[in-house]
Amino acid sequence: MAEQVIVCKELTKRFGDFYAVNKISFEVNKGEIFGFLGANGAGKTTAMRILCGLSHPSSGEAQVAGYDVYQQAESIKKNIGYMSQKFSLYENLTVAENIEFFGGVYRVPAAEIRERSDALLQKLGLTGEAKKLVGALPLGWKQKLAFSVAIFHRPRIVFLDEPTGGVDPVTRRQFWDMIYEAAASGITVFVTTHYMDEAEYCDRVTIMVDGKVEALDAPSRLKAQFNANNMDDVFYQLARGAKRSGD
Ligand SMILES: Nc1ncnc2c1ncn2[C@@H]1O[C@H](COP(=O)(O)OP(=O)(O)OP(=O)(O)O)[C@@H](O)[C@H]1O
Repeated sequence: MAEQVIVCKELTKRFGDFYAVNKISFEVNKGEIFGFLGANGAGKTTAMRILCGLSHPSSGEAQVAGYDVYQQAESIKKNIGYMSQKFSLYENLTVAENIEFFGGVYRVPAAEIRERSDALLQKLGLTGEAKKLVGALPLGWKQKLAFSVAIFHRPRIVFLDEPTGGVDPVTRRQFWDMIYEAAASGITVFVTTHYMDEAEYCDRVTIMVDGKVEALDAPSRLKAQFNANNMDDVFYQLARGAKRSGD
């Protein structure tokens, strides 16, 4: 049986009497690319924050990388990487300084940071840009660099919160090549996205509606189940009944 690196059972987060996340249950396997979809306000960010050890659930269970979200949040943080569209790199530090900073935060030894950052810069084709401020890079490059930095310490799981927002389909596709490579090396990828072409690239996809998991399966099986041509159609069938609207 595949090793399960995320397990949640009836995980719930309540704000007053509002259930932002309502009894969600699923397991994610090692090396899997797990898509986490839902309309605005469905509860994705709230659930992801719990799984990253940043917020306590109101009830239910969750283990991430074998650690309990209630008791072992610090161990979870050491074993994951995180990248979001809103925050990932320091724009006023150079490319090299960002790698050094985040490597240091994740306790990668200094000699290893130096050695691996050269290799990374080469791989990304950014060797000539190492001393440039990140703020001066095109968005697609920032995202690729942010992803590389999020997995620099070789975490067991990387959480990506809308990592490719705002870039063209070709750049998104290149970004996904990096995701595949990470997954092939054994890093589990947990990713939220609003792009349905990206949903097709995931091994399995969860669709959340109003705090609940309404569907969870491989994209091909979801399409068959909903008699749909594409994930856009599956998503629309599920999300059109949502009571929560976008913010
Ligand atoms: N601290 C909080 N207090 C009260 N309500 C909250 C809090 N955080 C989130 N919510 C509410 O919980 C619901 C789920 O929000 P969440 O941000 O998890 O959704 P999301 O699926 O990530 O949406 P988006 O795609 O817009 O990021 C929303 O209705 C939001 O207003």
